[in-house]
Amino acid sequence: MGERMTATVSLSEVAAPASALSLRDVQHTFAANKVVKGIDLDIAQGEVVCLLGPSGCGKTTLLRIAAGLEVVQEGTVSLEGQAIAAPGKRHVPPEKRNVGLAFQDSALFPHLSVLENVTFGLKHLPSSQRRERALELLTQLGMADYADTYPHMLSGGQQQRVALARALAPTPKLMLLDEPFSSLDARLRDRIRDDTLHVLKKLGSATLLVTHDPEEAMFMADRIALMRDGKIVQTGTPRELYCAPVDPFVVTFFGEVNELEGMVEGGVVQTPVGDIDASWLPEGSQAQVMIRPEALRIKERDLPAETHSHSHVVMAKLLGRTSLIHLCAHGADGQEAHLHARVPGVFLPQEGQPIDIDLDHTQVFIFPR
Ligand SMILES: Nc1ncnc2c1ncn2[C@@H]1O[C@H](COP(=O)(O)OP(=O)(O)OP(=O)(O)O)[C@@H](O)[C@H]1O
Repeated sequence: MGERMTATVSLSEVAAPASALSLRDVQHTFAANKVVKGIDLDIAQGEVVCLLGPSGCGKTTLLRIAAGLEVVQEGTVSLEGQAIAAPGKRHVPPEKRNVGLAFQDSALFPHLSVLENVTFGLKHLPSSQRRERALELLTQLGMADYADTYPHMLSGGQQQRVALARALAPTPKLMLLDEPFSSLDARLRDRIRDDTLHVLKKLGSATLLVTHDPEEAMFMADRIALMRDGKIVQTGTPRELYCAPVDPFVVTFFGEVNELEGMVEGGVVQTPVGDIDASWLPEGSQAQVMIRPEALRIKERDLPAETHSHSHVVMAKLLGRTSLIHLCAHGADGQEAHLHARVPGVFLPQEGQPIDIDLDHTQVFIFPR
C-alpha cells in the first residue's frame, strides 16, 4: 500500500495580504526644518487608522506624502505592496494612486451641482449607475435633498459632506482624510462622524484620518498612531493607548490628569491617596505618578465637616454627563494634595464634606522622573 502524501502548509507560509498603505522610514524637511523624522506605519485592508497629535507635529505633511501631494525625500510609500514613491524612483501622481482624498478645505467644483460633483470620479460607470451610486452616498451623509444644488448655496459643513461623498464614490482602496469634520458644529459633527464611519466600514476602504482630537480618534479608529514632533510615540488600539500609555505625553494627550511626584521606597511611591506600585523602578529614584480623574472613587464619610485632617471636598461642579470634584486628599503620613475627581452623573457633595478615596489602579500610571 503506497504511502499517502499529505501536504501541510504552516501558517507562516501563507502570504499575509499586503498592507493597503505602508510607510517605511519616511522623513521630510522644509528648508532646514525636519518635520517628519523616520515614520513607519502600516494600514491593513479595511482598517481605519487615526494619525493623532498636537498642531504642527507633522500629521498633514505625512498624509500629503501618502497622497503624493508631497514628493518623498527619504523613505518609501507602498500601496498594496507596490512601492509608488521613493527618492530617485518613479513618483506616481495622486490621481493615479486610486486614493480618495478629503481635506478640511476640500474645494468642490463650483460650476457643477452636488450630484455632478459626486459623480465626477465615476466616469467608468454607465450614467444610471453613476447617479444611483452618488445618491446612495449622499443619502448616507444626509445630503440627498441637495443633489441639484450648487456648492455656493451650501454651508461649509454641507460642502464638507459633499466632499466626503465625492472622495468615497469611486470606492478607493485607501481613503486619506485630513480633519474632515473640523468645520462642522459639535452636534452635526457627531452625526457625520458616525455616518462616515459606517460608510467606510461598509466600503471596506483602508483609511488614514488626521485629527488633533483624541475623542474623535478613539471614536473612528481601529488603531491610533500618536505623533509628537515628527515621530510616532505610540501605535495601538484606542484601549492600548488609553490603558497602557508608554509615556506621560500619551497619558496627558487623552485628557486632564492629576500629577504627583515621589521617591520609590520599598517598591512603592507613597501618595496621599495610597501606595502606588513602582517595583519596576530603581529604589531611591524619583517617579512621576499620573492619576486620571476617573480613577478617584469618592465615598462620603459621616464625620463633622470641620474634620480637615481627613480628605474632604473643596468644590463640586456639574459638567453635564459627569461631576468634577475638587478635593483635598490627606495621606496617612500627613501628605496633602489638591486633586480632581470625575464622577458619572450628578454628584454634588457640600464643600468640606469628609470623604474616603479609593483608587482604581488601572487608571494610575507611574514613570521615571
Ligand atoms: N509647505 C511648507 N513649507 C514650510 N513649512 C511647512 C510647510 N508645510 C508645513 N510646514 C511646517 O511643518 C510643520 C508640520 O506641519 P503639518 O501641517 O504637517 O502639521 P500638523 O500636525 O498637520 O498640524 P495641524 O494640526 O496644525 O494642521 C509645521 O511646523 C509647519 O509650519
